[in-house]
Amino acid sequence: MRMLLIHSDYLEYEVKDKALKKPEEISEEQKRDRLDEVLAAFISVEKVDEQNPKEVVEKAVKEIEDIASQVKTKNIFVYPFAHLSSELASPDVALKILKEIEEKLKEKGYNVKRAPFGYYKAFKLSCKGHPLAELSRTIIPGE
Ligand SMILES: Nc1ncnc2c1ncn2[C@@H]1O[C@H](COS(=O)(=O)NC(=O)[C@@H](N)CO)[C@@H](O)[C@H]1O
Repeated sequence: MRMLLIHSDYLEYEVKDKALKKPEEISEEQKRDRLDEVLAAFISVEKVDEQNPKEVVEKAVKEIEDIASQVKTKNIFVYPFAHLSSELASPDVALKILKEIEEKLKEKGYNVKRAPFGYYKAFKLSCKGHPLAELSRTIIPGE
């Protein structure tokens, strides 16, 4: 798994077209959304993650929690992003992992939104620009 984490004044998106034949089913409300004072987590789920999804979810949640506490926010945007890796997991596995990351963070008391999976989306992001505002993490099961 590859994650790009951007501490932002806000992140907002608007769904455009389908990027997969069968994207995630979404409600009208999910077609656009916004979160302020947010840690945006752009996540590419990789083929290697299919070896142990549970471990990858746990490690990703831990990394996100760690950074969220450093930048002092409880607002997290989980954003599916297929452009951080050339070895992507299948859409089914990727969506399952992203949903589990969302659920685990919610269970831990974070205010979490997740951008729709399988769509082209317009988005606006306002990176805060402080030294911890742009971070990346790589998670490999078994390591
Ligand atoms: N492994 C993955 N990790 C994260 N997001 C993914 C993954 N696979 C698919 N997606 C989601 O599905 C969308 C399209 O994925 S994609 O791999 O880019 N595929 C395409 O763009 C297809 N149009 C051609 O393959 C991505 O924008 C993302 O929302």
